[in-house]
Amino acid sequence: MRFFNFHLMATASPQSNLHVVSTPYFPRGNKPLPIFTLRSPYFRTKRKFLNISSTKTKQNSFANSNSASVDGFPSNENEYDNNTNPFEFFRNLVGYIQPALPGGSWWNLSDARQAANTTAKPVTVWLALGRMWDLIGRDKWLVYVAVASLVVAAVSEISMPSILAEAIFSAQRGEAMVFTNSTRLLVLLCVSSGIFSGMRSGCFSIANTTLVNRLRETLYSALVFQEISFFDPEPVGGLTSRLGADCQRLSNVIGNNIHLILRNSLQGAGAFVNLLTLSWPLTLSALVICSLLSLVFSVYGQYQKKAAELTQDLNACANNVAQETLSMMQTVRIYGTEQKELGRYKIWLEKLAFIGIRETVAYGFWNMSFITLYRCTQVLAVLLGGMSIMTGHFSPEQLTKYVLYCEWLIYATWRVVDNLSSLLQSIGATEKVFQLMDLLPGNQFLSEGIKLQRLMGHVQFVNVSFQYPSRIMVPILDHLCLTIEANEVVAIVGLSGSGKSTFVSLLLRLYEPSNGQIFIDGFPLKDLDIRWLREKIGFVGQESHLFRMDIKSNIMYGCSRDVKQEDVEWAAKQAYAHEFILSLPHGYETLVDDNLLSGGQKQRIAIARAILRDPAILVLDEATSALDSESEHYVKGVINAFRNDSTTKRTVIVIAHRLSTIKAVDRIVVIDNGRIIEMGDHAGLVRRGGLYTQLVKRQTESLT
Ligand SMILES: Nc1ncnc2c1ncn2[C@@H]1O[C@H](COP(=O)(O)OP(=O)(O)OP(=O)(O)O)[C@@H](O)[C@H]1O
Repeated sequence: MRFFNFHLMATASPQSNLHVVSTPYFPRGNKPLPIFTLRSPYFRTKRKFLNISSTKTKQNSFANSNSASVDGFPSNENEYDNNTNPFEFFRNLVGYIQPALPGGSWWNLSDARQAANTTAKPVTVWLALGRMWDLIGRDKWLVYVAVASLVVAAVSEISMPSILAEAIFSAQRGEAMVFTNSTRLLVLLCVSSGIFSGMRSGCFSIANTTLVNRLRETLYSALVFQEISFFDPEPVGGLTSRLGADCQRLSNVIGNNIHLILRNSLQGAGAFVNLLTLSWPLTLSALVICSLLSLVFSVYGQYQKKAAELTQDLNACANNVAQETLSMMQTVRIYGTEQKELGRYKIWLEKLAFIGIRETVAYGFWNMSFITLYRCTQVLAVLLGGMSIMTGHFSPEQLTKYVLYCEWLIYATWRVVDNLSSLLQSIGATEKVFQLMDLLPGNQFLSEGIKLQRLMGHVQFVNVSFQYPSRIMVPILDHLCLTIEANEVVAIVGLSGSGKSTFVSLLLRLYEPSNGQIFIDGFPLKDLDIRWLREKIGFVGQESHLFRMDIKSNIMYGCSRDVKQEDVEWAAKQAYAHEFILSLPHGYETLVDDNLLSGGQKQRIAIARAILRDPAILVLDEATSALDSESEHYVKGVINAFRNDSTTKRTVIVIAHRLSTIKAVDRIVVIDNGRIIEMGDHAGLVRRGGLYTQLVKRQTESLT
């Protein structure tokens, strides 16, 4: 256990006694806290304590690594012998224990808070409950039925102790009539409490499942409609953790917490009324204990809430590391970084343990307070009740009822506060969930833009500048002006990082330009209906990804028009994917995912997907990079077909590093540092002797 590096030392001789000294491991800045059992004479204990602690302090480079002493204790043994004041020793001892006392630095969670980088605004219980109530929506009836059943079951249960005592004492007195009626009533109460408890649990569980589903659905729909820039700094693992663990945590709220709080509140109130009818001074004594319990809880509950919120955030961070590592397992294996990745994951696990230990110790304190107070009630009840019997103010039957109801009251108080604590934890866990759910969809989804009758494919960038929101100080495109005519085949080339893919991202409106305007067929891009426009653009990205579905569905992915098997096969033939698809075990029905096909095969499927849409604008962003030379040759054929065949003519924008692919295009645009520096056809640009010539030379040299 990292937080408590217990350091034990025992001397064998019976006279020497056992010294047990523990030096807990403390995070940055916190004082080490020695906890020890002392059975030896004062000085010997102190010396051993110091020796042991100082060694450990050095070993673990704790707070004061340069000294052989621990804060407040002299390092030199002579000093000990001179300093024989036991009060001084105890003062120092208290100084060590103090951090672990309520409010001490040991309980401070700010280290972990910093690591988790929590930004969510706190959510109050009422606000969270209100949101959940809204989410249950049309299924509120389930909650009504559950609450009604809960009331009947709780009243049945709380009536039983009184009738039970009545039955026992009527039997003792030989009152057969009263006894029969009481037992009949008991049977009735047993049946009704059983039936209604079942209904209560069932309805609350269904309401809970419904709530968690809606929560996930709402959160997911909030996420998928965010601008692409939202996802740049937001790690995927963190988001999936919000969708999974955080939403699941809420299942406690309705499924457990709320119903147990309601049920026990009712039972506690019932017990309280019954107690009042028996004796109000005795009831007051029970109430004092309940108030003490509530007081302890209010401190503990707040701490638990903070800890739960942090646990969720740290879980998200751990999840993020795991997701990253597992999705890049090949890279990890090739570079042999398994241990390093394990270390990265362990950092978060240790932070989770840091919180977990404090949560558990806090729970221990809370439980200790509860059990002590609970037992006190019983003792107090017997003591006060017994005295009342002796003075003739109370009958044994009343005392029995009193003891039973006292137990109910204190038990109900415990369940209420315990579930309230769990409720606070769940609410703490949902703060980030609610924050994400409140995100408005990206601007482009909020308004319906113009849908043209037909898209010609004329593209114009006017003075477009752009920086990525995550790197606002780095200009990527700089006052870029470019007009691409309808049906023109244009290639964009340039050095790596010059802004070619960014150009395409702006055309697809994945990001908005910081300056200037983009026009499509003469209409500002931001005035057009973006979904409609994207349907008219075929895009093949640098890395092609496949969804876990069959090949046919992958090719048809996102295609809004009605397509038949022949259309799918035609598109696959155009992309030279038909042959290899037929060689797969189930042809077009073969189930694939991102890992089952080669890079070139995935890219050919992506090209088929783009072609099937019959797009007015086809964008190939380095689509040939993962293709073999033969396929590349055929894809060049596809580009040429689009260029030359009047029936399939369309605007084609190719971003290619392999300059051989683009020799035959209408125009080549050379970009450098976000600016257009050259433009023309292959022969003209080569004659110019600029950057394009250099690029061609480099490629020719690398091939020879
Ligand atoms: N999402 C992003 N957030 C921040 N910066 C980015 C992002 N995507 C790209 N960049 C930066 O923008 C610059 C241009 O990138 P871009 O992908 O457009 O270049 P490119 O010319 O397509 O390069 P390559 O030929 O290597 O694909 C690079 O410096 C890159 O680091």
